Amino acid sequence: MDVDVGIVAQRGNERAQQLTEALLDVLESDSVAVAVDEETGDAIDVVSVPVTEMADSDLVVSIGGDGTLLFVAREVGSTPILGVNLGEVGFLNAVSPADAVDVVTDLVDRLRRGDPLERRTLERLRARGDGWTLEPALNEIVVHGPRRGHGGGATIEIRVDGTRYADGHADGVLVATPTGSTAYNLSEGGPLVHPTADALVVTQMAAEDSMPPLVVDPGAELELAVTGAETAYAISDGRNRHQLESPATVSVSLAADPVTLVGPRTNFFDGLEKLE
Ligand SMILES: NC(=O)c1ccc[n+]([C@@H]2O[C@H](COP(=O)([O-])OP(=O)(O)OC[C@H]3O[C@@H](n4cnc5c(N)ncnc54)[C@H](O)[C@@H]3O)[C@@H](O)[C@H]2O)c1
Ligand SMILES: Nc1ncnc2c1ncn2[C@@H]1O[C@H](COP(=O)(O)OP(=O)(O)OP(=O)(O)O)[C@@H](O)[C@H]1O
Repeated sequence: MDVDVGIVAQRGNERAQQLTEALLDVLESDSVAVAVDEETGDAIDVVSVPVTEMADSDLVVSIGGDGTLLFVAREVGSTPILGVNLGEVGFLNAVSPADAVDVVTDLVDRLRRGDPLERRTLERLRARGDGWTLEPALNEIVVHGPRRGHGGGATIEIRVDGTRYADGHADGVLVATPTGSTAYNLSEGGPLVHPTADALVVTQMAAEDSMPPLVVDPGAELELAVTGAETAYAISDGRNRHQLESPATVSVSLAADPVTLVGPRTNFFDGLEKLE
């Protein structure tokens, strides 16, 4: 079958741009249709497309750090993504730049032959309120007061399937997926979730009278009810935010469209060493 590949390289990163050129050379000489993101296309002077249009590709290669992969996932939804690590942490990106050409050509050969790719499905979270919805989060949904730190939090009641778990003043509360358990959740004292476990984590951020982080079933209906703050925010993966007028209730549940990763897996326990 014909194979379409999208490549997104971290903005302004010359190594990512050079790797894009190397992939373009190999793939185009093998008659593979390749689309490059607009920022990278301008930098290396090739034709480009908006990243959203790569949602129709068979494979999207994300070259950069975790932030770049989160960005690609936001734009292409459930389209298969391969993460190549050029970031400082790169927890979500399993492939080293040196292996990228081999791994991509192997995946393209399999797609051509119609062989199924091994896919890993990463659940996402959807936050919604009265008349608004955030983009799905691969890491976490955060609800926090006007700012972090002294004088900045809010009173946030946490409800699980309609029943109150915790209530009180905190900088904020976050709901993390297993993927996001190693990110903001970990800095706020939440537990690591092994990638094969089906669970969500609810963690208070600097609460005055704290309750332990709570692990819930992924099917749980979570509500974060905000009072006692002039303004507050609901934020998806640190980038997509909605301003709340207190009192406000944010509902968090699994999104319908998970992210699909392909290619080699990262070793979760080895990856933890990068976080220190
Ligand atoms: N105090 C904190 O730990 C803190 C604060 C703000 C945001 N964040 C995280 O940053 C994410 C947004 O990423 P960004 O790159 O756009 O912003 P960013 O550049 O500020 O990234 C923050 C750091 O989080 C790391 N990271 C992101 N996702 C990860 C994951 N699943 N596991 C391990 N490390 C991960 C990144 O590599 C980077 O080092 C948010 O979803 C949130 O989890 C963390
Ligand atoms: N090709 C691109 N086109 C448009 N925006 C991009 C592109 N690459 C990166 N970005 C923007 O930059 C953000 C992520 O890059 P960021 O500088 O945070 O680096 P990173 O991938 O997390 O790597 P590092 O680990 O080195 O910080 C994305 O959320 C997105 O907004």
